[in-house]
Amino acid sequence: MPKLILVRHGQSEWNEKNLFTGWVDVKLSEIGEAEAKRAGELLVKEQVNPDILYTSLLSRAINTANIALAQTDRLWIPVKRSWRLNERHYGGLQGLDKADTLEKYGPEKFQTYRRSFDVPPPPIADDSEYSQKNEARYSHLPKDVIPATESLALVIDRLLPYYNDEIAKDLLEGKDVMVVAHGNSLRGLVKYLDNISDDDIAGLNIPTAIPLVFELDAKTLKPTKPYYYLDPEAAAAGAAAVANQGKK
Ligand SMILES: O=C(O)[C@@H](CO)OP(=O)(O)O
Repeated sequence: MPKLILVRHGQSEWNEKNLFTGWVDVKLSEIGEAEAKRAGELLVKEQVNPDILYTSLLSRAINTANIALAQTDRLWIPVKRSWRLNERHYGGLQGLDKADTLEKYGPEKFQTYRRSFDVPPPPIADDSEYSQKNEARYSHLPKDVIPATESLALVIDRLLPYYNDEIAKDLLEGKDVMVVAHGNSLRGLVKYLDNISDDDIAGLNIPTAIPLVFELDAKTLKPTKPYYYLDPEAAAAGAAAVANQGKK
C-alpha cells in the first residue's frame, strides 16, 4: 500500500513576521529549521521511509526536505521539483503584513482572500519587487504561465495535472512518495484526495513541518483510511495558529 507523505515547509522568515508570502522565495527561520529537523525525527520514529521526494521550486520547501531527509539518512533518494507545487501566488498581497491587511479590508474580505475557493487577491504589478515575472527560476516557463495572482481553484488547476502525470505514477509503482510544499498547494492536494467541498476547504489549515500521511489503495490510489499526522497534537495546535494569523 503506497504512502503519500505531505509536508509543509518549516516556519519561514515571513511566516515569523506575519507577512503574505506566496511565490516570494523567503528562507526558513531558525524555528523553521528546527521544525524541519523534528519532521525528520518523526519520520524516523514512525518508520516512514520515502522512496522519492517531490518539492516546489522554492527554497523553504527544498531546505525543509533536505533537513528532514538528513535525519532519516535518506538524502540519496531521487528528487523531482516543479513550480506546480509552489505556494499559491498571493498577488498584490505578497510582502504585506497580515494584521495590517486584516485592518484594511476587514475580516470578511481578509478571510475571502486567504481561504475562499475561487476568489483571487488583487493581481501584482509586473514591476513590483515581489513579482516573479523575471525570475531566472521560472525562465523555462512561458511568461503568461507565471501568475500575477491565484485562487485556490487556480492552484488546483495547475497542480493536479502534475499529481496525476508524475506523482501518481510513482505511487502506482508502489513507491512511498514525500511531497514537501506549501500551506495552500497542500490544501489543494488534500482537498482533491479527501474530496473536501469548495466551502469546507476554507476551514482546513495545514501546520508547518508535521508530516501528514495518506495510505492509498495500490490500484485506485484512493485513501484507504483518513489521513493522519505523525504528531496529531502538535498538528492541531499548529493548524489553529495558522487559522488565527492576522490577529494581533
Ligand atoms: O503567506 C502565504 O503565502 C501563506 C502561507 O504562509 O499564508 P496563508 O496561510 O495566509 O494563506
